[in-house]
Amino acid sequence: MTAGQVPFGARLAAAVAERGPLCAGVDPHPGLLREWGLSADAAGLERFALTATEALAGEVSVLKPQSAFFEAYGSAGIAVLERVIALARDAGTLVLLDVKRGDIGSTMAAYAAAYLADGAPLAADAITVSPYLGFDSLLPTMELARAQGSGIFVLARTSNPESGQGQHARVEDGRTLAQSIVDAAALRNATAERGGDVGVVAGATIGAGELDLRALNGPVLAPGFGAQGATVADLRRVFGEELPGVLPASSRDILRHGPGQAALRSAVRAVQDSLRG
Ligand SMILES: O=c1ccn([C@@H]2O[C@H](COP(=O)(O)O)[C@@H](O)[C@H]2O)c(=O)[nH]1
Repeated sequence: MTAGQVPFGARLAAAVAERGPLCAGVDPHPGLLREWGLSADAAGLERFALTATEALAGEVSVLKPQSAFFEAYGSAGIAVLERVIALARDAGTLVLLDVKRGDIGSTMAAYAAAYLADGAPLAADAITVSPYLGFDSLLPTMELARAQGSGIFVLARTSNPESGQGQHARVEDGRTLAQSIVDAAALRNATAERGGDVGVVAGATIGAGELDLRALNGPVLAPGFGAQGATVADLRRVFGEELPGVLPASSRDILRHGPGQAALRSAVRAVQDSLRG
């Protein structure tokens, strides 16, 4: 880590202490653009994404733009994503860019340079990555993240109904593949003081007790909360005593309240209140 850089775990802990654990998603679905009265093109994307970011950054600890919806508009979409990232970070909100990259190690180094290197146009505070080319293929990304005080969130047990097809498979010692990913992340975090920089993704929709997260010493991103059906009760059921380290993530269920920024803020505050309860 270069001088003066604070580890991601500490930055996240400070942000959550100030604003709570909710991670709000910026997912400019074409259908949502239309519901907001916008055209499903690059101009509509720009209006949607900047309106949502202005409303939500400053309210939540973590903002999660979904890269796919920006990439769909080519270079114009990427230019909007750059602005979203800059706007959110200027408002003191951590940006977790949901790109789910996973490739051989040398290519992962290039993805890390694209999404985490200081000064890169798309540099975020953290990204989502896929370990399914082998957890160690993520080493270059993990090394750059640690050097820069950034984080990564590794897909372990995703929220989609099909996720058990591969993630429930057993590795040689009998653990599920998903659990083996959690344990590999825990090893990377073992020496971190205030929570490590390697988080995992575990859907709020999964079964209670499916994952043992006790040794993780890192954050858990829990999508599936809201539009995919998971509730606050599900968060308690699935994560139990590990809930304090969990970032419930919700996108459509908040964004559907737009385009008014006051309505978006009220929606976020209502979710934050429900999480406090
Ligand atoms: O397991 C996962 C991993 C990532 N996601 C992403 O989170 C949001 C969820 O959006 P909602 O509108 O709240 O359903 C979306 O960007 C997914 O790509 C996930 O859902 N599950």
